[in-house]
Amino acid sequence: MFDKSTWIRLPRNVVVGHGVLAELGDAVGELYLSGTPLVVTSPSPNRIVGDRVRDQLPDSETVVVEEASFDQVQKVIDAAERAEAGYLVGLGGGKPIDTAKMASDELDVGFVSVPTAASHDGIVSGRGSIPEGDTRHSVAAEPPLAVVADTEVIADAPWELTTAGCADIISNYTAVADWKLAQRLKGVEYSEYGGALSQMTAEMLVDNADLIRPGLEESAWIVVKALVASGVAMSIAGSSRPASGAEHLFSHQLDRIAPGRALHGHQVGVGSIMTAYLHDGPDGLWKDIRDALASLDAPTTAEGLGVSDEELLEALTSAHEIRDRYTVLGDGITEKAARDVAETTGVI
Ligand SMILES: NC(=O)C1=CN([C@@H]2O[C@H](COP(=O)(O)OP(=O)(O)OC[C@H]3O[C@@H](n4cnc5c(N)ncnc54)[C@H](OP(=O)(O)O)[C@@H]3O)[C@@H](O)[C@H]2O)C=CC1
Ligand SMILES: O=C(CO)COP(=O)(O)O
Ligand SMILES: [Zn+2]
Repeated sequence: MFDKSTWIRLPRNVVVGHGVLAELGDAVGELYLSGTPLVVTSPSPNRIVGDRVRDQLPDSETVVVEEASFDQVQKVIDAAERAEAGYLVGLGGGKPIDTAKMASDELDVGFVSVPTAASHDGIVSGRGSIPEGDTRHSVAAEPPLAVVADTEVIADAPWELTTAGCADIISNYTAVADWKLAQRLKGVEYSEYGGALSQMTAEMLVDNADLIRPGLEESAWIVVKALVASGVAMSIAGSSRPASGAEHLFSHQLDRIAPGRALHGHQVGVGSIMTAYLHDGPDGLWKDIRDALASLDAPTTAEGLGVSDEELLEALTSAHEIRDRYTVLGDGITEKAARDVAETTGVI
């Protein structure tokens, strides 16, 4: 058996644009998959585009997931076994897509991603995340065989989901800075290609932040392309390092301390403001990150995330405990240092 952990695994067909949902049948047909397609979706995407998807996937079956949990992953596995599913189609935001991704990994069948919201880079990546239990960060999973992202549908999704996707990409700045730091201080393997690609997606988003506006389909297009590139960077690296540093540790810890208050992307965006400051000090990139987030209407403060100052400081001072990933937080920062950075950057 080969050691596939060293392989670069990428989607084969990535179809992004206006009305491309109509091309789903072709994009899947080209993959030579066989067996019953099982559509894994959640209530809103099912209502909005479920029938259009099913029309193109003859004899498909559907399972609706209510939340991202291991129970729901098992529900999908059971439905797939009953239907003798040949492959899974994740239709919706991160909840149904990651549930389908985790179930397809377990079942060892292919998986196709049809995002209806551009809320984070998990919609295209080979990383699976179910925010339950002890492991809040993503784990290795198979990337989708194809991604079909209809910008007409995504542009109609609630605007905050798009701004969360933007913030998840902007946070790549600090993720790459943490990755380089870990290479210098801990000898962590760094990929120049993975790092450069990830950094470029963040730069493009910050440079284009003024063009990203609600109701503009071009905005959805810019964000989805960036999410695809970020997913590719993670595949090149063979880890989430290009897109996940201390700002993600902070967000994962916030998910434990104050679950369900804010979207993943919004949390990592605020984390990124603070960890950029920790990297570069007062004259560094943190203001550019904050201003880009503010111009998108993404949160830049604890209040904007719906968390108290104390909850935010607790997450920042304990974030290093989340996983074995060296970042600018080292083996932890003091409460005073956390308060200083949060106050200086205006986060609290
Ligand atoms: N792999 C990774 O790296 C990561 C994965 N994740 C995963 O993603 C999940 C969160 O993703 P997120 O996208 O925020 O969650 P959801 O899939 O729950 O989507 C967020 C909300 O948007 C709604 N929605 C989706 N598309 C549309 C649309 N086109 N129009 C109107 N409403 C829409 C959903 O409605 P409804 O619920 O009614 O269907 C839901 O209420 C986490 O639980 C985790 O599993 C998170 C971070 C990273
Ligand atoms: O969200 C991610 C990248 O944007 C995945 O990162 P984690 O591995 O920290 O969950
Ligand atoms: Zn993320």
